[in-house]
Amino acid sequence: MQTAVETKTHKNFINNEWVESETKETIKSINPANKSEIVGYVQNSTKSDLDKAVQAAHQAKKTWRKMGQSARGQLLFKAANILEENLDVIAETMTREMGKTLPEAKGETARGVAILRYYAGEGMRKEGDVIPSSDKDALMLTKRSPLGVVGVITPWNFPVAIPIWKVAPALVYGNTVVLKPASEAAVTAAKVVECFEKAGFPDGVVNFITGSGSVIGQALIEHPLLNAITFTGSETVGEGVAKAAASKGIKYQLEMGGKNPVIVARDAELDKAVEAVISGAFRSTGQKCTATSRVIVESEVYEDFKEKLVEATKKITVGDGLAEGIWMGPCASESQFKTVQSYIKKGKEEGAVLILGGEPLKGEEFDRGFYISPAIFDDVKPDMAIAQEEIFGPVIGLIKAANLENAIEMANNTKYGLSASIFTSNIGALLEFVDEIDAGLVRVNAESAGVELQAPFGGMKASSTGSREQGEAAKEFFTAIKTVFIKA
Ligand SMILES: NC(=O)C1=CN([C@@H]2O[C@H](COP(=O)(O)OP(=O)(O)OC[C@H]3O[C@@H](n4cnc5c(N)ncnc54)[C@H](OP(=O)(O)O)[C@@H]3O)[C@@H](O)[C@H]2O)C=CC1
Ligand SMILES: O=C(O)CCC(=O)C(=O)O
Repeated sequence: MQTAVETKTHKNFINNEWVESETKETIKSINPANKSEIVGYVQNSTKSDLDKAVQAAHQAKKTWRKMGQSARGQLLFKAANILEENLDVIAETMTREMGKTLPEAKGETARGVAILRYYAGEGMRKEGDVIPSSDKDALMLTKRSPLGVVGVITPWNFPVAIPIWKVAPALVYGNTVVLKPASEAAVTAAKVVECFEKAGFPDGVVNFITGSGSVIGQALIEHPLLNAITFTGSETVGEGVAKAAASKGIKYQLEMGGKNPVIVARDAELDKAVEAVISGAFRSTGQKCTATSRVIVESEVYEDFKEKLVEATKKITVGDGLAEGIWMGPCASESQFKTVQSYIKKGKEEGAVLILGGEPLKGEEFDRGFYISPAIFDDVKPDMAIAQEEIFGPVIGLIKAANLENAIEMANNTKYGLSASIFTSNIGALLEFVDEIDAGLVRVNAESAGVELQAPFGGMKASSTGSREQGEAAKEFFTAIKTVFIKA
């Protein structure tokens, strides 16, 4: 099963140098599949370390902007190639650090390579538009300008893809960055930053600092030299990010939770719907903001669908994500493990019926990790906590709907609006769904998770702040438009 990955202490990367925190203290990162195994150490940094990182990014921003979009893109191509060369080691580190299975980790790392290449290509695309002026002798155009120093705060559930889909567009459009990754997955993030280092970015353009969110993350969002902040994580922290950014008048972007529904209509192909619900709900142990957590089924097919779903879920193999044949890994941390168990308890107390799973797994291999079996609740009512709150674990709530209208109404009845999906063969039903659903990602006959790097990504309501990430949409956040009017 093991292992090309060396256990070492990773430093902060500030002004193109790997440096220790002034505390000389480190934080250990453990394997959720085997909590006695240490994956690596990262720096337990201070506000003063953070200040050096932001100062470095601030000093670098003019030269980086002046280098030009095309040359910046070339450096991203180099970083992509280096990440690709290191794909196996980085993917294995990810599996060991946050538990997702190795095939998923490899897929995510390959996605990181593709994202880098996509934004590298932006280096050769347009920076603005020419707009006709009402003055026939004038030239009027828009020009995109970078924002300056961008703070990037990322979660542990996609430790390669999310940092890259924020950092790559920030860089190509001319910003410098300070990346503060989630502590749970900071070793993996450090290995991604090593690829940027090897690509040869100028001093101070890419900075990386680890430490507790409440100290380093907080100091980053409050730093006076910060020009913008992009964040993915919990709503509670997101709210603080928004307040700090608004009080300084800087641009901010938040991607937070989801409570993503799948509607199974009476005319759905049930086998396809079952396959998609399982993949959407249980891959990555349900720890995706796009994960399926509510399955709203029209009453005519409810019992058939439930039976098929339970039978298919029983086949899921749970274990160490590095082992052959394992389909679902452990929860990423003890705290996630406990949260999932607390929701299982809450669901039962609320009167939902746990018809499968939801048990911590027992036995020698399982006792050393944070393993739980995939859970299905029957008879879930739309107002229960398990139908309203983001669990971020392998838990499905089945909800019965009288008809499509009732299903869409229940699907919309949460504060979130990230992703939503319908299984139907009726074109009228799918068109109604596309129009009426409150979600940033609308999926038909496909699972709720599944993000394509070239398309806009983000949600409605409490899931995001309205801006979109990835694809061309990233340009809107990471640049400011100057309208230029030129007259001879
Ligand atoms: N939308 C999504 O993809 C995600 C949603 N979540 C949701 O959030 C829940 C909790 O997960 P958790 O990891 O604790 O998420 P957090 O929101 O706490 O963490 C996300 C990032 O924010 C940092 N952070 C923490 N506190 C602060 C702060 N005061 N100021 C600035 N940055 C801060 C974290 O650092 P550090 O790791 O050092 O604390 C991490 O880098 C999950 O159960 C899930 O429901 C979580 C992750 C991703
Ligand atoms: O589903 C995906 O690929 C991305 C999901 C995501 O952004 C997240 O869970 O934070």
